[in-house]
Amino acid sequence: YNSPPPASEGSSSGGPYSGSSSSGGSTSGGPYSGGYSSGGSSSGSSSSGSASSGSGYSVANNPPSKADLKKIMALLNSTSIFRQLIEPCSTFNAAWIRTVFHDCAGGSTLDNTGGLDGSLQFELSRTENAGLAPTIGFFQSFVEPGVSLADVIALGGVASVAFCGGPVIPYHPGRVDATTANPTGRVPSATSNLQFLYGVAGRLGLVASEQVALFQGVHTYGGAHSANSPGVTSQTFQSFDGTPTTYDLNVFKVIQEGQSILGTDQVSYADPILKGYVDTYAYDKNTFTTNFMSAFKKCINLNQIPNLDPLILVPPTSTSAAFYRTEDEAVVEVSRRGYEAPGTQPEHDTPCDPSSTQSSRCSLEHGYVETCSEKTRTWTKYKDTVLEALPAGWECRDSHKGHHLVPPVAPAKPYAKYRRSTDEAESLSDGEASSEVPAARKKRSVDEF
Ligand code: HEM
Repeated sequence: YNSPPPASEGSSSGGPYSGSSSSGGSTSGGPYSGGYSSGGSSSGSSSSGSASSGSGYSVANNPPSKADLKKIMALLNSTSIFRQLIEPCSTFNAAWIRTVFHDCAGGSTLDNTGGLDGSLQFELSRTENAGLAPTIGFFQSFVEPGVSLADVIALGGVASVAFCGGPVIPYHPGRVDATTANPTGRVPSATSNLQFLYGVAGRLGLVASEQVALFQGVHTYGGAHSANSPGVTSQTFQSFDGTPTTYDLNVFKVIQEGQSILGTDQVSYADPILKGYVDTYAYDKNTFTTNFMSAFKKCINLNQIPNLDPLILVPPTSTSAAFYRTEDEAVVEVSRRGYEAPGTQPEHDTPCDPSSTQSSRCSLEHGYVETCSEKTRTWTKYKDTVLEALPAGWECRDSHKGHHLVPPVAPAKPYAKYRRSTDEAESLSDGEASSEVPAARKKRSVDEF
């Protein structure tokens, strides 16, 4: 298990972390005044927006504005250094995934303190956080109004997992940064005993199956560095298994063989309950992945649920672009963001910007459109007489320039698959969304906001 890739997670001078942020500098839009649902289909339907964790995301206290979402999305652009560092999978991915845990592990569901809240920036001098300062420094360069450090850390983790062959973990932006450090004594070390590990899992809200999937399974990535963990390894870098940039089950086999370099793996494997999960995951990737995803989600969302936006940012695959979707799998164009407020008008996305290139937009009420009033700087609704005069089936669609009318979908013809149907975006499953959507369509969803 000793293959030694470069140990560095960013040299202090001249390394990739010296690059600057590629995200745009637009100003943050204000938070919406009211709650809204995550419905985002371009036909104007809405959905509940509740998260699969069972905790509702439908009302966010601090929802990112459309501009904020675009800034977060920009981190995953192929030209962004943020993405270039973690795709293809490298030692950066492991460092970023570790960073997620060292921020969230300071939190507790028991007293609702801490969580993935960026507090790690105030905790870098703690022994357990050795080696994390360059990563946090790099992440801080992306923080701007509307983009919290916590959101950047969480995105770094989720994207790193995805780009290293792991699952796509639902990522909701909107985290609020802490202004002080989380309590001390909450992050486990390689020599923590079983009782402490169960305690950490309890604070994070993990059950035993999730505890093993996260505390043991995540070490499918990366390894230990003598500079950070002299008590664990004397080598510059020693991977936890033979495949430190691959999402696989080897780490469980290492534990079964008693070869893990982490004492916590040994004590966990001596516990009959935790042992059972190690033995299961060692051959059952689906069960491991299910529990890994739910545990990782608990970590990145810990004590942030009310702040999280209902929309899920889906990392890109290969050369495709990132996109947003809702819990019910509908692909969302962020250009319509703020347009899905429950009820009718007018709290969504106000005030509007009269100088924007988007001169008009469709109304939630069929047959109506809206323009941005120069005087009040709000959207004003009026009946669309053109739409009214057209035969049934015509729809109003938004673009970055304004609304336009789309004829009824033609019956299937040989070339039909190349045309954009009126509801093409609404019916994608997770797998389809990540791998089978034509590149042109995905690109469009990004270009149009
Ligand atoms: C019982 C709980 C855990 C213990 C005792 C533990 C301990 C450690 C130690 C000692 C290292 C070596 C760090 C270094 O020398 O650079 C490490 C690396 C790592 N840890 Fe953990 N960890 C735990 C849980 C987690 C969790 C929950 C995550 C992620 C959600 C995580 C992600 C990682 C990753 C990806 C690395 C590799 C870092 C790299 O290669 O740069 N760990 N862990």
